[in-house]
Amino acid sequence: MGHRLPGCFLRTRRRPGRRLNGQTVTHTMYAALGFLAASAAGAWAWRHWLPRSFWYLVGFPLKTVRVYLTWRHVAYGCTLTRKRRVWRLSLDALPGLGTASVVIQERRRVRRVDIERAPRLGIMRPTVMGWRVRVRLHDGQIPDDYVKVTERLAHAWRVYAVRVVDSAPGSVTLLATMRDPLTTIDVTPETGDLLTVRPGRLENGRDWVIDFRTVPHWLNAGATQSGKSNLANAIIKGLAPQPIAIVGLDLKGGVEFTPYKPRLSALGTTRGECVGLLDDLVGVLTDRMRICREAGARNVWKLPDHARPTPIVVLVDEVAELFLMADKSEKDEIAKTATALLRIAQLGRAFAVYLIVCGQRIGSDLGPGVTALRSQLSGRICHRVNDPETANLTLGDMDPDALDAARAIAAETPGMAIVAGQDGSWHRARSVFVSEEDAEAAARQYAALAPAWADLVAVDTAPLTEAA
Ligand SMILES: Nc1ncnc2c1ncn2[C@@H]1O[C@H](COP(=O)(O)OP(=O)(O)OP(=O)(O)O)[C@@H](O)[C@H]1O
Repeated sequence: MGHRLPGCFLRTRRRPGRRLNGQTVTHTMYAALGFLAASAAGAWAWRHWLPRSFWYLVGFPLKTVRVYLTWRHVAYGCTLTRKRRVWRLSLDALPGLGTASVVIQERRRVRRVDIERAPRLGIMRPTVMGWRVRVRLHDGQIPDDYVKVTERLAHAWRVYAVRVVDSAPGSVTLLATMRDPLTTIDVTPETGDLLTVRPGRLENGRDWVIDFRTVPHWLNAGATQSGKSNLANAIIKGLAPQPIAIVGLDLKGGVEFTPYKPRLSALGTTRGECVGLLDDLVGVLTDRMRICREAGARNVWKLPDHARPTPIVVLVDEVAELFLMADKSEKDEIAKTATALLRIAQLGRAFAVYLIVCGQRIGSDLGPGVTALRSQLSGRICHRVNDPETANLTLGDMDPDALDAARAIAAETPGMAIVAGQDGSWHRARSVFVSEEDAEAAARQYAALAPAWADLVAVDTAPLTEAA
């Protein structure tokens, strides 16, 4: 008994202790679960309401770790590795399954072995939608090897898309995007610098910028309902507040551009009117040439501010109508139109006359004038097209991936386009939705900025006197 008492005592002492521990453990578990739930809810809320800071502070660091840790395997899976023979301390190769009597002898020694070496991955730099990273090419690799495996890389990295965006001798830059940034475009076109508009977004999350001083003439092609007019609305809205003249040539009988008339310096709605306006524009160019020649300037941007003529942006809708011939009597008029447009395209950059030519199809079947004009329009915008040939005609001899991307534009995404500048690079882009009412309101609001056509044509000789 004497022995049992202390035991009983001990048991009696231990029991409450265990209960206390059990309660503590339960409390701790509840606290931990509560903490985890609160953290998960907090992370969700952070990601939902402040996605940008969440991406930079949490998402991107986690992705970085994952990409670096898995790069060797990913590169191997994408056939980007190269075999190298290196010296390694290694075991003999183990024999395959054999009889029980086979004795496996492991001998460690330094020997030359083949290993798969992944290309060197540079520093990952975050972007709003993903990251950029430079990869050092192995000997014998070319950027095209990476272009071919972008889809595999996208799957391996669990991202929406990977693109080769840049290449330099010996390296390529990859851009990974986490999700399609073009699903919804909520920016409104801002008025930027003179002759610059931002009609939407590029796939890399940046603003889509149309800068006429860099790329003076644009071809805007696409099937019906693909978003050509919406882009024209966005451009008009962006240009309206700027000190420039806008001219409309609307071969759809004026239905597209008439609502914007208050901000237009001139509007042609029939072929006859358009030919007249194009003649005037060629006259304006000739005047500007003379002004520059007399001032010893190579272009209007070299003239002093007071002598610089007003820049003119000419919007042409349904350009094919300018070239379609109903009978032979129209031949001369069409030839005149083609020559005038071509002259504007050739000389416009230096003398601040810029073209945006819209149409469903601008093929060589419309005549040689169209082919020549198309080659002068260095900026290309290809919306959804009905036939691969139109994509070819619009994007020319660009990267075949650009053509594939243009053909893949879905009908449910109007405003989506492939945009190519003169440097050969291309982007997926989508214009912001600008209703006709919005563009019309902008046209009315800035109507006072529209120089009268007659003044514009006449004023071009005036700076000469002032400059002298
Ligand atoms: N970026 C966009 N976002 C959302 N909707 C758009 C966008 N662009 C165009 N749309 C819608 O798609 C439809 C067709 O657009 P739009 O009129 O610009 O096409 P289009 O190519 O000019 O067609 P058409 O040649 O028949 O005039 C319109 O209802 C327009 O509201």
